[in-house]
Amino acid sequence: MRLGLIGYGAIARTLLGTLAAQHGGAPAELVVLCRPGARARAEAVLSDHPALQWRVVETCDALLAESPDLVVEAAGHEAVRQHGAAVLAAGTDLVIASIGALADATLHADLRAAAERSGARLHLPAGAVGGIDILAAARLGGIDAVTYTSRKPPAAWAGTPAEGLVDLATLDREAILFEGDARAAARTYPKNANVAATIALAGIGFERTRVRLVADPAVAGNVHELTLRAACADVDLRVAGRPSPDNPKTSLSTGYSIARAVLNRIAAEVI
Ligand SMILES: NC(=O)C1=CN([C@@H]2O[C@H](COP(=O)(O)OP(=O)(O)OC[C@H]3O[C@@H](n4cnc5c(N)ncnc54)[C@H](OP(=O)(O)O)[C@@H]3O)[C@@H](O)[C@H]2O)C=CC1
Ligand SMILES: O=C([O-])CC(=O)C(=O)O
Repeated sequence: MRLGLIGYGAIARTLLGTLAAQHGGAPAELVVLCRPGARARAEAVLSDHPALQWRVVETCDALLAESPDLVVEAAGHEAVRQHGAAVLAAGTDLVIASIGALADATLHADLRAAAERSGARLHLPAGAVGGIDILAAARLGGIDAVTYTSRKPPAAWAGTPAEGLVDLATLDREAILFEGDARAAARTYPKNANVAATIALAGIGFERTRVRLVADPAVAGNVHELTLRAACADVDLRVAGRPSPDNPKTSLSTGYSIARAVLNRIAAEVI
């Protein structure tokens, strides 16, 4: 398998480490797309993994010229906007981490149309949260309500609109930064509320999914709480994710979720 990878940050590092640790069953080759001019930064990250056979490209055309079997986006909403439709239009399956980008209904429709035309598939992995399997299954039998609360330490909200709401440096009790629907959450907090979009798409959609985003100095990691009220089951799920060592906004499990999506493409048995 030849894997295309967009981005080389926290999620990509976990993915690369996981692939490098496989004995067989990992993609044989890796082509990494960085932003123009960022080649040296990308190569510095990739050089930590001499077990992998990789090369770096700076344009999406160059990535697609390598005929990857699968492309993973782990770069941000803008990267989905820039490259998503081209990858799918080329007939290449795409796994995206930045699922919140699909809160832009036009972009979402464009990606779906590109996939439908070429026969490629857009894969939306669970990412940092759990419970997506029962949520998506429950949708088939009818869902009454879905709520999602994301609770992260104040530092995880640095560089977001939260800075205009509270003083993150001195916060000594929880502060609700956002309450509303999943579309507004994903658009307002593109680096912190991708899970809100994933839950919306698996369940009852962006408008009906209620979201709360909380800065909480009492939590050590990124806590995801999902409640589902459905005809087939009620679910109350709490995931206490450890933050990635490379990015406190990102739960460490996200990279493993992406790695699972990649490895499942190769495995004879899929779980
Ligand atoms: N689904 C989920 O559960 C989660 C999803 N996410 C999503 O994943 C994204 C990545 O997360 P994370 O790895 O922690 O972020 P990082 O900031 O650690 O890394 C982002 C990487 O992408 C690169 N990059 C940014 N824009 C582009 C671009 N247009 N083309 C190519 N490379 C680009 C950056 O490199 P440089 O800046 O040097 O160009 C950097 O290497 C987040 O922005 C978020 O949207 C995050 C957490 C959970
Ligand atoms: O990794 C996390 O904890 C979740 C996250 O940032 C997101 O949903 O964008």
